[in-house]
Amino acid sequence: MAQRFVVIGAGAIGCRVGGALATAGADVIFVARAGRAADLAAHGLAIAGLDGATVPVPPDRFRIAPTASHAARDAAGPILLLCTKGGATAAAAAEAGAAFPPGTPILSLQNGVDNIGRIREAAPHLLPLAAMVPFNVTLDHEASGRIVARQTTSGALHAEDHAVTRALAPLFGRAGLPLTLVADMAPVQWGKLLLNLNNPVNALSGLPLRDELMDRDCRRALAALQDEALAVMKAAGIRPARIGAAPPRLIPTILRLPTFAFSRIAASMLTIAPTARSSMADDRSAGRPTEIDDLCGAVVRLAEAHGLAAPRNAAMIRLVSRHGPGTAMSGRDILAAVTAA
Ligand SMILES: NC(=O)C1=CN([C@@H]2O[C@H](COP(=O)(O)OP(=O)(O)OC[C@H]3O[C@@H](n4cnc5c(N)ncnc54)[C@H](OP(=O)(O)O)[C@@H]3O)[C@@H](O)[C@H]2O)C=CC1
Ligand SMILES: CC(C)(CO)C(=O)C(=O)O
Repeated sequence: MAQRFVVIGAGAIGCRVGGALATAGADVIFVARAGRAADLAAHGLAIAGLDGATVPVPPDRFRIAPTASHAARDAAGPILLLCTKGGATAAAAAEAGAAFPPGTPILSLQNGVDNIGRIREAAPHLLPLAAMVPFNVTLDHEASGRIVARQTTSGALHAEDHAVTRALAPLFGRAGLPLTLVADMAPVQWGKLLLNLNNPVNALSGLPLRDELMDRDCRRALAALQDEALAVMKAAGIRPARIGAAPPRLIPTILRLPTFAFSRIAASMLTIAPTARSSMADDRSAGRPTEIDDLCGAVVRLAEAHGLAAPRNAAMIRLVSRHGPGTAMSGRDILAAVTAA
């Protein structure tokens, strides 16, 4: 019998991962709100990889449910994939907890370091498992109404090593999303968070990721946030894992290089589709709540827990809250605001 998945949150990550699993033969139910549900039902979706090839996932390859409790009526013994933004975790987990039996695994494919704790609190009888998505996904809407979940950067999915994820690994491999299983996800999540400190810089700049990373002042602002986060992690005894090509402690130095040197040394960081933006840029331009508290907020809280301060990350939180959608800041202004703190 096909492995069942209930994808909670049919956004960029939910569609990319759920769509890939459906094409690999899994039984996938998307829990999707009205507008997204209607688009998926009418047109299906498509997933696109780094090679640009687009794989259609027609509507008869998956099911759609308006809520987790509707999905629970249709799906015995599923794995839940939590693909909402961090601010929606508690509500989504509570809904899933009320709908699915004790011990149902719920794999968090979210950024930040707080989602497993939120799931435990909201749904104590589910089995939360941490995962990490290293790559960027954008959602494009074709003129036909079909949604394309486009992976624009590379990297392997990571997940907590557990009997459940071990059993899933071959299916994820067949879906083109090989799972790297690790005993301790905390260093992986903190390593990813270091990279995600670029999300607010990217969102405020109004630029696509590649253009933003080609702006030395934007890179310096990111390096300043990372230096502070690395110092706080060191004080807390956290050794962030290497996620991309460079070890975490070298990244700020590489970011500060002049652009001609950076673009040679960090070529892999710049291998991004030209229009790709961070997930926070999407939220900011749509006027939705951002994950700033999950990212810079986590650094500030970790600092406070160890009797330290993280003024640059705190300044970034204020900056994001003050600058609404439709406003863009230059790299120079972002750098000045972050380093003045
Ligand atoms: N996009 C990316 O490139 C990457 C994202 N991530 C992380 O993955 C997570 C998901 O991000 P992303 O896919 O970009 O987010 P999106 O905003 O694209 O998708 C989230 C979806 O969840 C839906 N949702 C919210 N609450 C519920 C609920 N209770 N039940 C069902 N659906 C719900 C939202 O619907 P609505 O809009 O109606 O609220 C939205 O469609 C985040 O933590 C992000 O940081 C990690 C790596 C890369
Ligand atoms: C992949 C990355 C770092 C940048 O897109 C991301 O996690 C995000 O956009 O949230």
